[in-house]
Amino acid sequence: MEPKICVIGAGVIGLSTAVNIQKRIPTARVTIIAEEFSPNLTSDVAAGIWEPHILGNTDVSLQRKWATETFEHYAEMLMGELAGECGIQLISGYQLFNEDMDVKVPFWSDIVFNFRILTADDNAKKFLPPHSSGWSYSTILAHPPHYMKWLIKRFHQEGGSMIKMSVKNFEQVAFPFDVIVNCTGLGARKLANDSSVEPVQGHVLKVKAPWLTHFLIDQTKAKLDVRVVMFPGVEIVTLGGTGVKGAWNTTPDAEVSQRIWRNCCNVLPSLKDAKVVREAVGLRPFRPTVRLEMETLKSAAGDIKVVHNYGHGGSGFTVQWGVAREAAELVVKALEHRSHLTSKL
Ligand SMILES: Cc1cc2nc3c(=O)[nH]c(=O)nc-3n(C[C@H](O)[C@H](O)[C@H](O)COP(=O)(O)OP(=O)(O)OC[C@H]3O[C@@H](n4cnc5c(N)ncnc54)[C@H](O)[C@@H]3O)c2cc1C
Repeated sequence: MEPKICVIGAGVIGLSTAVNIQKRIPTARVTIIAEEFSPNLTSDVAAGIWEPHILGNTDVSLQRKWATETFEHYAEMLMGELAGECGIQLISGYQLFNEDMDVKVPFWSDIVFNFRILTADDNAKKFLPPHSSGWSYSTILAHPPHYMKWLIKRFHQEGGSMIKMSVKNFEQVAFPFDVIVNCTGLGARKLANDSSVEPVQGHVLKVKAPWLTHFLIDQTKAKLDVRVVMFPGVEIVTLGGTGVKGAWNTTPDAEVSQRIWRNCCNVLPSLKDAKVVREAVGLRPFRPTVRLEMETLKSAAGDIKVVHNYGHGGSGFTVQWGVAREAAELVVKALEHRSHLTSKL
């Protein structure tokens, strides 16, 4: 019999997980259930740049594996004919620091293209005065509106279906599915009763500035929960931004927008001519460790197999393909476990 799998959540993690389950188990009938769909999600607010942040206490070798697999997936798409449709683009730029920052070569320096350390004698000081050091490299950006659309299209082409619904508990959707996959991001706080998932609020501006072709990450204000960032995507540049732990509000704040605007114009004055298309606030689903594991829940109707895949903080687009592949393997294991139990009966 064809396995029936339910994925809860339609952000980049849920969509990518659903597509990878279809790839790994071609006979599976996959349904996505979500309270909200693109373009109203945190995943739609993201810039979509591949740029790892340390994900709390999650094993760095695991993070490296997920991030590498995701980078390789993007790189393959970049060379293919769908790159334009999927919003995948190669992007070069700079990450800059000042002298009181303790800067170590990042664990991902050998994954991106042309990673190079800039020093005071090199470009960093000449490039932008208060900075003493920096990195230059080329990475890949998956522009969220295009990339999410492509994932949805691919999911439907492979026979997947979608239901709009808020899930109160796993029992509610357990029948008729063999395995449930929980990709609810911040929603896991309630659904999986997991108070360790917390929002890290991110406020950004989406502007039209087609003359901006390089990304810039200015880390010098990072201690104040503000980084000056500029990420040119497809036609739209994301300017940021904030990272406020524990803040739940998703309404843009005019004062914060002004501050982002001023900070970015200070670094790159030509931005004063950019047209603001959208002010947006998203809540990064932060968790001390990413939750990627299988759980068996007991219910009156029998065991419920749940594979959890949530808590990717500010790195969802950086690790999505790698974690989705691993979640698909966990679904295979959960199905084997089930068939083993059924064959025993
Ligand atoms: C300003 C900003 C910029 C960012 N930039 C980047 C970047 O450049 N690169 C990068 O790698 N990452 C970036 N991120 C992080 C990235 O956006 C997140 O890691 C990622 O979007 C998380 O995806 P998700 O699918 O887990 O969550 P979401 O996109 O929030 O999706 C969660 C899904 O679960 C559903 N759901 C929740 N609860 C329930 C329920 N009870 N019942 C049914 N459905 C439910 C929701 O409706 C939704 O469909 C950024 C984040 C922000 C805020």
